[in-house]
Amino acid sequence: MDGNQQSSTQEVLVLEKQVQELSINGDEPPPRFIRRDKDDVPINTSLSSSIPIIDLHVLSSPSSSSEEKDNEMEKLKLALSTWGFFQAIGHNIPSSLLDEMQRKANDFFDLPMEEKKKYSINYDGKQDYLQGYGNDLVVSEDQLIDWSDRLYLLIKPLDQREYKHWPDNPNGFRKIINEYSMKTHLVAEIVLKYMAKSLGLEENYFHSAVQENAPTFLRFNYYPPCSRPDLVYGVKPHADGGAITILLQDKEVEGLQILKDGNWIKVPIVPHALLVNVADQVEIMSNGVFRSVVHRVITNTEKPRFSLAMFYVPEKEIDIEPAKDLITESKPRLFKKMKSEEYGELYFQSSSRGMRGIDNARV
Ligand SMILES: O=C(O)CCC(=O)C(=O)O
Ligand SMILES: [Fe+2]
Repeated sequence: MDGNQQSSTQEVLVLEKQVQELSINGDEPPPRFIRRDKDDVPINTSLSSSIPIIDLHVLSSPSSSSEEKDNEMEKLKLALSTWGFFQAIGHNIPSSLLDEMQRKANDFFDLPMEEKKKYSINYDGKQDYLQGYGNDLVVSEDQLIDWSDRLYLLIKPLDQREYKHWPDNPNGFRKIINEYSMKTHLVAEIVLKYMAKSLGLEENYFHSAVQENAPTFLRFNYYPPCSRPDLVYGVKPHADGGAITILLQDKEVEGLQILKDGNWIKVPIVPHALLVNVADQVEIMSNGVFRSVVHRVITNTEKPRFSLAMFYVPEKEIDIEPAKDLITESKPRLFKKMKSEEYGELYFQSSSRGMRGIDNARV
């Protein structure tokens, strides 16, 4: 589950081992990790460099001219309506903080297993969102499991944080998670504001994803090397279920691919950029103008890969439906209206049956 990690209504199965333990002596991946799809979609390497880069500083700085802003906003709209993804630069988060975040996360995953397990998820079904150290969320015996270990944390609402799952080893890890979360929150606010403006909507139109009680969910993904990367997924093909996602990619190791026009496109590493993508609920609210695009992660034989996804989800009680101004005679309403929480449930139920939630939200 991605961006809507509800576990309350679903029984969760616990795996005996972390993927990191399976990866140690280079054995073949166990059957539960083996891909069963045909995977006949080609990988297109020439388009990678076309993934748009948007300068958030141009959008938000008082010193940019209105022409510069309008140009950047057009680029943003085009990026999100054709790719669903962009690389954000000029985001104002110091490179040193991003580097430190990656270093600390790697230090955490390098700790001895007994130490990491102090922060294990309690799979007791009592919490709405997974929190703690664990695996892919496993809900059935025949589910394909991702080749990754994870640390899940709920960042917002503040009163639902469970600090017992926030590692304080390595030293300063908690503090930096907090700092990074506050800074990416500001990035999310800017991005959502200019996304709305670029569509001619009121600038707060997507604001429900960053307001006080809106869930923000963080996930560290750690992909151990795999002896047979052709047989497994680091993350199986999926689209995110919230409003938007902000991703910090590994500085050195690629792995993310996005589906565009029938090809998998490798996402390149742009040093110190943040990768932003549209998730399903914004696709619904934009009546399909902005696209929540399917993506996946492929592992490799040699190097572990790290990523940090921050999922911004609209507040539970908000109605999610296409903006009235984006429904026209030539572009009729594409999606039903439902509460964000209901969409979360639909997303979860659909994903666990191998379907996309958004396809079950169409009128
Ligand atoms: O690791 C990545 O690059 C992407 C991870 C992802 O898609 C997710 O966590 O939803
Ligand atoms: Fe994702």
